[in-house]
Amino acid sequence: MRAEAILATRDLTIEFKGFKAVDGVNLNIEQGTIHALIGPNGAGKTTCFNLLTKFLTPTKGTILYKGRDITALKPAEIARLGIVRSFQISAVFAQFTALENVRVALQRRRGDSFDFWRSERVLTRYDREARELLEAVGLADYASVRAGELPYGRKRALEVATTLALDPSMLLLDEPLAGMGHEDVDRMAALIRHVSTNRTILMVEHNLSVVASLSDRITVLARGKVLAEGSYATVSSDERVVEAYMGGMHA
Ligand SMILES: Nc1ncnc2c1ncn2[C@@H]1O[C@H](COP(=O)(O)OP(=O)(O)OP(=O)(O)O)[C@@H](O)[C@H]1O
Repeated sequence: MRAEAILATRDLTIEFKGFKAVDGVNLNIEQGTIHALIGPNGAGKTTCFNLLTKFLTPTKGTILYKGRDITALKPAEIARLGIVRSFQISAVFAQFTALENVRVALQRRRGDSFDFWRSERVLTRYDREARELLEAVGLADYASVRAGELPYGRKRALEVATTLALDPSMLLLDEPLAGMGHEDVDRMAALIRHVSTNRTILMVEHNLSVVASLSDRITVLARGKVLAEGSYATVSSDERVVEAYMGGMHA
């Protein structure tokens, strides 16, 4: 493993009834980088992501976080180590306002009691930090709006805020731009760049122009295996990658 890799896999493999959806994958995610996992449909990206976030158990192989073998740990255990998956784990409470959602997430991190409805006084302790997080994700004006009433893109931004409230050192983003219109895509891309300061980000993403502009390093998967790895310029000029995408990367 390279010294600077924060998350790495060795021979990561998962087999579904004889079919290897992820097949001998070696990843090295370097500390402080934005790393994208891309590949054509069915390449194994989501499966690989689910292995890294412990939603699936590998048939064989190892996952290392800061050199420590975390292959056998559960999702909550890796979250405590600072690896947090956004958009699934950090689903927001629709009935709570944006501010309340971030406050609850802050409480979670501090390990405070969950019976937050009893003590308004305790909650206000978190107000300032919650408002700062809302500000960071561009939701300062939405603090008192219920999460369920936020427009889609803003809701995703709120999910990022609740994830950041856990103060992760590594953020795993599963298709952060999925289902977004132009304006939201631009806003979310800027947000990802913004929150990448002092953090490592791994994202599975289909939007290649955003992947190109955001990522320091890209791993291309195809048929469960690593096809290419490097900068966008490197992987997009790799003939095998072009072939796998049938020219799609240059479209
Ligand atoms: N639980 C499962 N049982 C059997 N096969 C599965 C299972 N999960 C995934 N697969 C198969 O593994 C392959 C990889 O799927 P995966 O969803 O990881 O690809 P992907 O790269 O994320 O694709 P997409 O871009 O379409 O989301 C596919 O052929 C899929 O059918």
